[in-house]
Amino acid sequence: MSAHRFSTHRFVPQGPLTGRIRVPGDKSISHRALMFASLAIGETLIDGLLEGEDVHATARAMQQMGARIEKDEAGRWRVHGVGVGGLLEPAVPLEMGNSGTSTRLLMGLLASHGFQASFTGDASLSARPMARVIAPLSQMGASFTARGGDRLPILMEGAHPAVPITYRLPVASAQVKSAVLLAALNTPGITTVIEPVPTRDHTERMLSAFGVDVTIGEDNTEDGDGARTIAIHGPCDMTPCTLTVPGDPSSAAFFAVAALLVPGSDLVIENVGLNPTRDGIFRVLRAMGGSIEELECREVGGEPVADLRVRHSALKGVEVDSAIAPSMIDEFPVLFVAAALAEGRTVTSGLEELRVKESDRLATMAAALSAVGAGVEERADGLVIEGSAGRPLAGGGPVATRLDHRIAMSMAVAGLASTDGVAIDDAAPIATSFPGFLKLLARAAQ
Ligand SMILES: O=C(O)C1=C[C@@H](OP(=O)(O)O)[C@@H](O)[C@H](O)C1
Ligand SMILES: C=C(OP(=O)(O)O)C(=O)O
Repeated sequence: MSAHRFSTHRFVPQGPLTGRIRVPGDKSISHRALMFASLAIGETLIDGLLEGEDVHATARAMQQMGARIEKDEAGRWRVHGVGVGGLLEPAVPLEMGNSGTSTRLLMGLLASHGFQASFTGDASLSARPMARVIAPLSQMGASFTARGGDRLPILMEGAHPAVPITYRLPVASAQVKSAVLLAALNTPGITTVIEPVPTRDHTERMLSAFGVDVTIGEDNTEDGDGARTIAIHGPCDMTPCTLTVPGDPSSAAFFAVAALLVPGSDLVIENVGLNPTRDGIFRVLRAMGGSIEELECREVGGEPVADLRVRHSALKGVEVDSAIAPSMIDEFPVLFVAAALAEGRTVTSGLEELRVKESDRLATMAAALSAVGAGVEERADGLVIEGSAGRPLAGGGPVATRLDHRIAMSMAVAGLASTDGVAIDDAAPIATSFPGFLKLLARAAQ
């Protein structure tokens, strides 16, 4: 693990956000595109891949295990895969950086390979729980040695052949669902995941594009409560394809909130992925009175996409139904910023999962927003925020971002809506999901 270099940054009020911008490719889809292409025999072409640090961690890992991954002159990524079951044992530890998705999905993928792999990460990732994937993957036959029982560094011994299982998700997590489904690809027999609460479905959609038969159904057994079931009959063959990655709604959310908050803004964010398992933030912002129009709705790479026209709006506080949380799980930090400027009270609940992201996002946002003058109460499972009815926050800082890109970008947006500006202690983590954020913000808000 190399020493992290802190880079402080101050975000000051700027003019309205106007014109047309594009945010980089979707992070979740980019990870999966590289992993799946590495399992198909032949060449897969990927357009619009996110070139953030988290995705680079996935790319490096796949290269260490035998995939050929190159960028061509037209800016597309060309991946030559090795076939399901064809990955090579990594000779050195897989360095996962800050990326929970890389770690958990790769633990799943490698759990059904008969070799050892070890996983390391930065201080943030090394504090995150891995028991949620260790549990099902152990049932499939893999074994683990982990610091403190379930933290990185982790040494995994895969199982070949692994044992197919039926696994009901105890937490709403697309990473856990995907880990089991990826293990299933090289496991003989039928592996089934039961998902009581829908989470992002990019794995299911993209596996189909690579020729895998993914059976989606309903659990109608006695105690099945009609939950969604996803089944894969392994071992599978995967065929290469051509993919286009849509813009990341999680990245677009920062610009959408900035445009809603800064008077005079009228911004079009082009090419935003609007998969219904990901678009919760836009639904909640609209319920708060935000003007967010979907233009040119279309499909890109098997995912719904539109251009979003966002105009400055007077926002009102709302009670956020916890059922919507999985479809906007990474967007709560920036929603809290919108709530801090809305009129009235915003209440959120059912958000325990936010405590185990890159940072404890409830504690980190409560501290950061309070430090810049917002009215915030932290509860065990959410924040309650008294909005300022459009009055700019006082500002201040530097606030602690705790190696968490979403906190850094959320507090950047808070800076635009403050009197004195907001300083953050570290802008470096922004590059994990949104390289170019600072430049794009400067361009959009002139
Ligand atoms: O599957 C994925 O790509 C992701 C799933 C979510 O995590 P959980 O599965 O832990 O909810 C999300 O927070 C993360 O940014 C990306
Ligand atoms: C939680 C996130 O990512 P990951 O789990 O991949 O680190 C995120 O991007 O907000």
